[in-house]
Parts: sequence; structure tokens; C-alpha cells
Amino acid sequence: MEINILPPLPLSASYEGTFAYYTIRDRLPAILSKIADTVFRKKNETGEEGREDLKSIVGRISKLRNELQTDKPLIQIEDTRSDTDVWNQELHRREIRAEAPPSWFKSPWLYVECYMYRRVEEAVKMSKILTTMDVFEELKQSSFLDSQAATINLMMFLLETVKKLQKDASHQDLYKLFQCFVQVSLWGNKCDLSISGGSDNAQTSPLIEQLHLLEDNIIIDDIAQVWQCLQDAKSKSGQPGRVDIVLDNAGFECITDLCLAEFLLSANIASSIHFHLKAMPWFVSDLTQSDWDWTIQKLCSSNNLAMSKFGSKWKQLVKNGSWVLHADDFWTMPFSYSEMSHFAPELYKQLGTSSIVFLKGDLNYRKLVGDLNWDTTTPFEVSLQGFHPAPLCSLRTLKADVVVGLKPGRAKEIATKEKDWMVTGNWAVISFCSKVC
Ligand SMILES: O=P(O)(O)OC[C@H]1O[C@](O)(CO)[C@@H](O)[C@@H]1O
Ligand SMILES: [Mn+2]
Repeated sequence: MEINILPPLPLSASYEGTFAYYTIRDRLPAILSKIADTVFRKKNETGEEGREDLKSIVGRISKLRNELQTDKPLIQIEDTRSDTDVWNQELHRREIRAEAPPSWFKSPWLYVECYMYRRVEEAVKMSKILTTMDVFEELKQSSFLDSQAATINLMMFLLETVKKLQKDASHQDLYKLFQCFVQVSLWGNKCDLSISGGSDNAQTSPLIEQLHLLEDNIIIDDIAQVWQCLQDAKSKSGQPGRVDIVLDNAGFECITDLCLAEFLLSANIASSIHFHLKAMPWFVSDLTQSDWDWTIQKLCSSNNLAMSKFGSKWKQLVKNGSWVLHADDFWTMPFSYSEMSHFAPELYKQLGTSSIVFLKGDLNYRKLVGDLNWDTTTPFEVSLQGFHPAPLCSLRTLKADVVVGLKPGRAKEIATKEKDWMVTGNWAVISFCSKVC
């Protein structure tokens, strides 16, 4: 007999004392204040017209902060970006469904938090000349520069690895290295700037040496299945397949992801890598095309041999089509991934040609599971609610109070080790799904 159980309710600031509540009450206003400061400080770097724009952006950000703190209804977006209509239709749909306009402390957290970043972009887009300004650019760039030592250490290791692969590596060696680069990319996700309200969160110590210490903190580890999935894809078609990586943050995390991609190609585990970037500044530290360009440029011009070598190689890989960059608007919309086939059918189809899709980070995880208040023992494939373009693997450090796929009793056990384990980024999952549910 099939039992039909309704999915749980969305996380929301309406539940006082939850992480969503503190995010809306404290973290988001702090991020908005930081933006206003950053924009204000730019006033000496531009001419008269630019100064007018800066004033208007600061004004809009302050108004937004006030709307948020006083729990005002969400309002329509006024700019003419490619996604404006979709945002406004969604707002309208929610107004009708709830018979009231959504508001910051009452509506689903995922929706209002995404909306805030879209309004920040609107503030910029409504300028006369500064329409392409990224208000988070400085933060992202200094986070990259502050992680310099860890980046060098990691990239030297990558250089050694690639040399080793050119000689000879046993199946067992390959698996060990695969595990290592996946874990590097996983823990790279600790370095986002949204959880810290835009304060420093760089990787300052060598990650490779810490991996074995961190292993106990991976509370779901499906790495063997991920490996098997890639091996199966290869033996089925006689050659390795396409791998997709839905990227998250710029700075050190991005370096860890590029190292994983380099390893997958060099070890002949993938034939091409398709990266998904953000089409606009997003959740403080997420990677845009211009962050990508800046990062590659920084690598190319570095004095460090490994950094400059891979910088030029990666530039070349993009040129020759082995690495492909995509920036679909869907990734900066407020929808859960179960809604992708409806709102972005072409993207869904494209992902369907991949042998595996890696999704990096906390926000991607929240969107995978619909940001619902699931019981922690819910199977991952159930929480995906039909989203299954291809086999999927989430690489996520926990920074929001939702997680699925745990054994009964496990959540309690971890809570005895760290009370706030769901939101500190100290615990992580490698969650794989190979089947539709
Ligand atoms: O960069 P990530 O890993 O998606 O994290 C983004 C951050 O934004 C949030 O999703 C909401 O503030 C947090 O849960 C998380 O700290
Ligand atoms: Mn992010």
C-alpha cells in the first residue's frame, strides 16, 4: 500500500528562535548595512554622475533594510533585467495564494532571502551609469587574497598529483585521490561570506593536511557511490562523460572546485566539465563571470609556478571547450530545484546529459530539499521531490537547520558534540542520489 505523506512546512522567520529567524532579524540587516558602507566609500572614485548613482543605491539599500526590519510586504521589482517578470509573477502568485502579500518575517525564508539579494541588484540596476557594479566585489577579492597560502599549498599538491597521473596510478590510488579532491571541494564550502555577515572567512591553513582530521565530521559520506556512478558512466559508453558542477562561492572555495575539475579531467574520469555560475551578485560571495575572469587572471599572473601554470591551462580549457561556463538566471531565482523542470526546462534538459551533477554548498542544498522542515531521517531522494535530471551529489557544509538522510538517533548524537552543529559549517555531507523517487 502506498502511503501519501504531505511534505513538511517551509523554514521561516515566523518560527521565533530558529536560524531563519535570526538570519532575518540580525544577519541580513547587517549585510545590508555593510553594502551601504561599501557603496558610500566609493564616492571619491567616481565623477558627478557616478556619485548621484552611489547616493541612489545607498538610499535604496537603506529603504530595503527598513522594509525588512519593520516586516513590510514585499513589493514588485522595478528594473528591466531578464528575470524581472518572473520575480513579479511569483510575487503575485504568492499574494493570491496566501490572500496577503508575502512579508519578511512571515513568509518562507528561502523566498524572502533570495528576494533581498534581487532587490540589492535592483538598486544597482536602477542607476544611470553604475549598472554593472558588484557591491560584493571587494569582499570576494580580499577573501581570495587572504587565502593565498592555502591556495599555494593546494595547487602545489595538484601539480604533484597531475605529474603522478601522467606516469602511472593504480585504480586504488585513483580512488584515494578522487576522495581527497572531493573532500577538498567539500570543505572549501566552509569559506562563504554570507554566514559570517560579510566578515573575513578565508582559509588560512593548509587544507590537505587537515582532511583526515575532518573525516569524522562528514556525517553522510556517499563517496563510494559517487565513484561507482562515474565508473559506470565510463564503462557504459566506453569513455568518460560530461560532469556538471553547480558552483557556489568565489575565493578559496572556487579554487577547490577548479582543482576537483582539473583532477577529473587529468585522471580521465570526465571528458568535459560544465560549470554553473551566478548571473548576478548573489548571497555575498557567490561566483559570477567577472569573479571567474578575475580569479583566472590572478592565477595567471601569480609568482607561484603551480598557480600560474594552472591559471593558463584553465584559460585554455575554456577556450577549447573542455570547460564550459553557464550562467542561467534560474540559479538566482527563489525556486526550489523541484520546480526547475517547470521554470527552466532547457536547463533541466541540459543537466540531463551529464553523468553526474555536483551541487556545491548550503544554499544549493536548501533548494534541493525545498528548504522544508524535513525530519532528519527522511531519505535524500524523497526530499528532492522529483528533481532528478541526472545522478546528483551535494557537497555541503551545514549552515542552515535542515538536513536529511541521517540514521535514527544520529542527529541527537551530533548535537551532544556541538549544540549548533547545523549552522556552524563544522559538519558536512556528501549526499548522492541515483534514482527518481
Ligand atoms: O555559500 P553557501 O554555502 O550556499 O551558504 C550560504 C549561506 O546563506 C544561507 O543559505 C543563508 O544565510 C546560509 O544558510 C549559508 O550560510
Ligand atoms: Mn554561497
